[in-house]
Amino acid sequence: MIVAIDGPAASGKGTLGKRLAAHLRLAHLDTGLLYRAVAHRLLAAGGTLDDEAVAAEAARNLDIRTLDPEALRGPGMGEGASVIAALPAVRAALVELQRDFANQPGGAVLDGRDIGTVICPDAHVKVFVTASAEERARRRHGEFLGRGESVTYEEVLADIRARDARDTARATAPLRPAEDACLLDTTELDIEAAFRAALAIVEAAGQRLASRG
Ligand SMILES: Nc1ncnc2c1ncn2[C@@H]1O[C@H](COP(=O)(O)OP(=O)(O)OP(=O)(O)O)[C@@H](O)[C@H]1O
Ligand SMILES: Nc1ccn([C@@H]2O[C@H](COP(=O)(O)O)[C@@H](O)[C@H]2O)c(=O)n1
Repeated sequence: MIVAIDGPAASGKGTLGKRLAAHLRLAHLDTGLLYRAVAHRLLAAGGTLDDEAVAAEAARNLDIRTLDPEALRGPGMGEGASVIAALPAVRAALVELQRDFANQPGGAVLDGRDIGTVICPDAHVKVFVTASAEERARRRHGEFLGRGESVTYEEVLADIRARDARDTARATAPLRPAEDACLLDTTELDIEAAFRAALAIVEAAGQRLASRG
């Protein structure tokens, strides 16, 4: 089974993706890490984020086995990732890698912005996770404080709003729910309740699949 989870920054996609994958015994890919890794590589080499050919080359050379979530999840890298994610050549360079991951035997859970619309349009189940920008900022700010990062709630909210705007407005693979996605608003749900709601969506899709034979 292929499970596609999309949604805006800090909506809880990764948390749900990881838990669903563990529950269903499927592999999980947080595709945001791919874009973060490209931005990180360019900046670490002293480069800029606006050279599409150089960024696409960095994307082609990514090895998902070497992604380091701890290093890539700090404040700042999300913004850089969303800048290079708007470059069509970068997105094109990452399509095959993501589809290969999704099509592994048994299936997989992938979370990102365009999984249900572009990467896996035939996914067996698609969930579009949302929450208010203020609630997402509250959660992400708490996460950063827990990691010892020095950043204000206002800065986190501004980053989330800027990324939402860029990710939704870009011409290539903009953030939007697939037509056949189930919407899951977690603003009022804690992690456990959100997981149970997402699992119910996945199980209903599994039953539909089974009844079709
Ligand atoms: N329903 C929830 N209630 C409270 N906190 C949550 C909920 N879901 C996720 N969180 C917390 O919110 C933060 C963001 O969640 P997560 O990293 O899963 O979001 P994301 O959508 O994958 O983010 P990104 O877009 O940056 O990859 C984490 O600290 C996570 O523990
Ligand atoms: N499928 C995806 C995944 C991510 N992006 C871009 O990367 C940025 C960082 O992603 P996080 O999920 O780690 O927050 C995000 O803001 C997007 O611009 C993407 O375009 N497609």
